Amino acid sequence: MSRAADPAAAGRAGADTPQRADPRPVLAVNAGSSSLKFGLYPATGPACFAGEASGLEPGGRPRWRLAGGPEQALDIEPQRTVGALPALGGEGPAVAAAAQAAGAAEGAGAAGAFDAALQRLQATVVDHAPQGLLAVAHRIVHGGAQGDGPQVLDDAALARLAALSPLAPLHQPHNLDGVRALRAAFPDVPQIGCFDTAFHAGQPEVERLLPLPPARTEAAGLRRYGFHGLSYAYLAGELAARSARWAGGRALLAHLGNGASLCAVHDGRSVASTMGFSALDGLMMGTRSGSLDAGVLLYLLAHGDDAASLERLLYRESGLKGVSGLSADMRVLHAAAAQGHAGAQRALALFARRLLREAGALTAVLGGLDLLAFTGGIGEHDAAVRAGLVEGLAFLGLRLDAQANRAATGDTVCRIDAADSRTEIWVVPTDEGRVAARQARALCAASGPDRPERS
Ligand SMILES: Nc1ncnc2c1ncn2[C@@H]1O[C@H](COP(=O)(O)OP(=O)(O)O)[C@@H](O)[C@H]1O
Ligand SMILES: CC(=O)OP(=O)(O)O
Ligand SMILES: [Mg+2]
Repeated sequence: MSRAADPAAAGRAGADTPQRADPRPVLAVNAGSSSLKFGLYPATGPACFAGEASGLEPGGRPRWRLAGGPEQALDIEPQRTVGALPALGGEGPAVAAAAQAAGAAEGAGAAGAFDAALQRLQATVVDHAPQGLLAVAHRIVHGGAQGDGPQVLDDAALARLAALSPLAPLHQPHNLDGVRALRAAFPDVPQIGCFDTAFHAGQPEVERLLPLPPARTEAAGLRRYGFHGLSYAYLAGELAARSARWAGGRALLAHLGNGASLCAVHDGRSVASTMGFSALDGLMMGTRSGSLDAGVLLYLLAHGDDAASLERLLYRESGLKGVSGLSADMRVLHAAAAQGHAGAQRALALFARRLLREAGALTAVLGGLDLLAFTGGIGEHDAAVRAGLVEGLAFLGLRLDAQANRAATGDTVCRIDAADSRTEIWVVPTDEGRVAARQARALCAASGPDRPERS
């Protein structure tokens, strides 16, 4: 078994699994190039603990923080490996040895700082879930054409997903390293992939097409997908529970974080998004360019760049960081712009302009707007970016409650539109891990008393 009973519904999942759920928690993991974000989710409600190991990149400063707690340095003990701790469920030394061997064989992600983070995570999970885990749910950015619902990550699935790495080079290789490492750390627990692309799987065909000859796109699998789907699925659930205008309504969801995208939602379903074939399209981001005239790429290729240098430029050296010449972090840019830093001012202006242009385009696709919602690190915290977009859309009748906007700091769901606004405006702190955990639990439940086979 490799799919949920209703994959599309799992992709849009808006509610936790109700009564008679397996009491064991699900560990949700989001492994990136430099961080390992995690949360332990009971059958209903938010994570009972969540946290992040960061600074795991080569030469980084490894750190560990549980939500609500202080940041600590993460000690690295080079001799210890993932399997050295007792595996959950008390399988003992044999499993530990197998895990150690698997970790060594699979190599990636099982050494140094990442290994230390896993050690710490494993010990924390043992403390918080003495009854063991139901599953480990992995946020995987790209699910490809088959990624329309959660899947057990066996060797075949990992091989298929690894082939998608060039489409999401900042994410996919690290997501899959995380799967291999967690599989070594918890060898008796099903590893389940939950895809950013799944929420968009039902978009109309016209949104999937690229304006290229079908002979070039179809065989090569060139099409648009859309990303940040776990985040959008979370917002869908929160807004459905709070807004009478969600059902049947036209909503623009803005996930503005390090990666940034917009999603047009009609009657709860994704109908268009700014990200497409890769997580490079659409809005300007922390270090990614977003949409770029293809003529620029042709010019650069003809004048000394190659695929590798363009990948570096477009994914890592552009966006807020590249334009400002200073930082990918909005907080740094606001502070610098206020001191007169021209690069920071230019980056903020371009970010806002790109956001407005794309918002206008998706609003046109929707034929109007009933609801606008912000999430992601910038969307949840940056009142100035939110105000800028709402001012730009004022011609549609959007009005902000300035005080509510300033007060919304990403701690809780807030409504920030003024009484005379024609459109509801919300700030919704996202929880991608909760959606991944929910999807993994649904997949386990759909497989009946027999859990999904281990990977
Ligand atoms: N208080 C804040 N004000 C403005 N921007 C913020 C604030 N906190 C975080 N951010 C922005 O959010 C970004 C990270 O977003 P996040 O969604 O956490 O990213 P990731 O994709 O790594 O999960 C930071 O780089 C920064 O630009
Ligand atoms: C898809 C994507 O851009 O993800 P993130 O925002 O986590 O970088
Ligand atoms: Mg993110």
